[in-house]
Amino acid sequence: MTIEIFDSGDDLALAVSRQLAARVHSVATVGRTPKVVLTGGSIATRIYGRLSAENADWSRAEYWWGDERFVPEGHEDRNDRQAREGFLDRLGVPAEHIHAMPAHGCDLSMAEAADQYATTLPQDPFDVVLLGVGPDAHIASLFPGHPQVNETERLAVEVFDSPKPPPQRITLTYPALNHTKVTWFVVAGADKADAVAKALGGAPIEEAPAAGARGLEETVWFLDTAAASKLRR
Ligand SMILES: O=C(O)[C@H](O)[C@@H](O)[C@H](O)[C@H](O)COP(=O)(O)O
Repeated sequence: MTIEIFDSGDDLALAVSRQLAARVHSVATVGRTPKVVLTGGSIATRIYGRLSAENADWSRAEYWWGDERFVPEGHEDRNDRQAREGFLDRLGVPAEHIHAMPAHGCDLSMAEAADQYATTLPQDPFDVVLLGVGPDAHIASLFPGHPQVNETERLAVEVFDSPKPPPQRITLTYPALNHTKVTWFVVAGADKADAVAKALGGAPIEEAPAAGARGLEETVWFLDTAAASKLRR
């Protein structure tokens, strides 16, 4: 597990964009299709905005989401709209490589939509899962104290009462999020400092316990100094 700390959210976003490009390129170079799980949230917007400046096989990769707001397709709250506008459309990623979660107005219930999305997930592990972190330490739409955190069978589930608006969401569960070779937490802002300290045990950075999923090639915490401010030095 690695912790990288940056002076600002912009520096963090630049670093993540460059490392994501390198990750996608390294996988494509060995003839595989890079499999990327994208996140929503504000730091993601800053990351996506920088990807078009990075040379990588973006259109060879396939993209899923860790969670999505169950609002109509194209709604400004949609995480897939954020990524399409940020880089997917601009870089000509083929539609069949973009695995957006079902939207409100589809002819499925939220539970059916979650189960349908689970069928789109690859058998092989993802190559990288990007995750923002909320002030309450939620990732994707897995909120502390909510039952979805404890799901061990279903790969995607419905959320009706997200504390973070909008309330209705679809989210991957830990079994799905952990099915990856690499997990990158991307966290900026002083409002995340408590969550980061809780996740990393508040231990001194060099002693922080291995956080996140087991059996990973790599878990990296990309933090700005504000989000890292409660980690003991
Ligand atoms: O759909 C969502 O809202 C996100 O997936 C969510 O998990 C987000 O990543 C965190 O809430 C951090 O968001 P910020 O980066 O905006 O703080």
